[in-house]
Amino acid sequence: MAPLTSHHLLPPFAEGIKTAPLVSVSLAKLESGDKEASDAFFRACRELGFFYLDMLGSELGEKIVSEAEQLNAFQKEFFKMPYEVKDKYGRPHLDPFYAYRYNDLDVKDENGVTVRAESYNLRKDDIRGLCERLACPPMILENQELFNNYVVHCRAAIDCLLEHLNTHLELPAGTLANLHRINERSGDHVRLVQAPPSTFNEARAQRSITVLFNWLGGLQIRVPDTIEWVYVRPIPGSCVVNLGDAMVKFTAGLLRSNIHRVVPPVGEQASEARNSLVFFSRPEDAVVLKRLKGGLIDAQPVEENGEAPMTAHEWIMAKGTGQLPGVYTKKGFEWRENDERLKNAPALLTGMPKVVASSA
Ligand SMILES: O=C(O)CCC(=O)C(=O)O
Ligand SMILES: [Fe+2]
Repeated sequence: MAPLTSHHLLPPFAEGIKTAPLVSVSLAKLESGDKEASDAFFRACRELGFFYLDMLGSELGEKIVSEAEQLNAFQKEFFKMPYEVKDKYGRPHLDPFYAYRYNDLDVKDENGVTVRAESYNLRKDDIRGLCERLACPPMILENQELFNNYVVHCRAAIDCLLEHLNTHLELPAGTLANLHRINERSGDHVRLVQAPPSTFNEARAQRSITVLFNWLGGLQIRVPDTIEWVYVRPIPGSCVVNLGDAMVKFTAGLLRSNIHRVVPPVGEQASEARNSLVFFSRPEDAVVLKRLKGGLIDAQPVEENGEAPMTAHEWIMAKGTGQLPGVYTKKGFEWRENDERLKNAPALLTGMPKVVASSA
């Protein structure tokens, strides 16, 4: 039988580098309500906010692994498209966040063209038909079923995690599930990522729970209470789950979101382009990011920081775009008419959402 994963086709993860001692939690065991697995999971969420979720032995988990492999093969083809084609679907003219994005690197290819680290954020609401669909490359539309299955399955696994968290936090039944309903508008999205061999840094963004598939090393987490960075070794058949800042806010700091970053893979892997596949789950757009009431959270100290609470949607745009170059209205995000970045945007495709183009 063909192996489910493709890690063995790539150079091996470097030996002799310091790796993060992430706990491995079995999805199959969580699904069956295994107490020991559930306790280990909750401990990992409190202590590190990072763990491996072993997908093998779970019907759902193995579907996710197989779809992640298919999406990885897909993204390698996707990023081969010429820059100017991908730019049509880029930010800022398409969307400030759910679009093709890139950073120019200090490297030129054989034709003297500056090489990019690239990503593409595809929102769950587009995939699920919950909003008017943003223009996107035909290749993505042709793989609609795969993207939809991936979203549905990742969400099912995340719902299982939320259920266990809800129980451990002693919250009223369904509290966390009700903040993350798949068919309500939210910032959930699939992110395709590709970095050529080079120096690459990914800033941390805001979320509830992230399901991450890696094929090469390069992901690092910071050891709590130190300044030391350690590598996360990709494990075939497991994804890396990490809790986001929204869970920290909801639980008044009871759960942990750990700082992480991406650096170029080392050793034999250093000469490879690095792809990763991330599913970001976020609270529904309308959810206000503040501490929840009930259970263990009520025993957490109260901290007044004077910040006005934001909704999940406001938060995404503020964080995801760096500096918010527009305003939020009832209609959603609107650009400031004189935003400099609109000047150089490629011609708008028909069918794209209307943005206010700069006339200056
Ligand atoms: O590429 C990775 O391994 C991690 C990506 C990540 O953390 C992110 O996109 O936020
Ligand atoms: Fe991240």
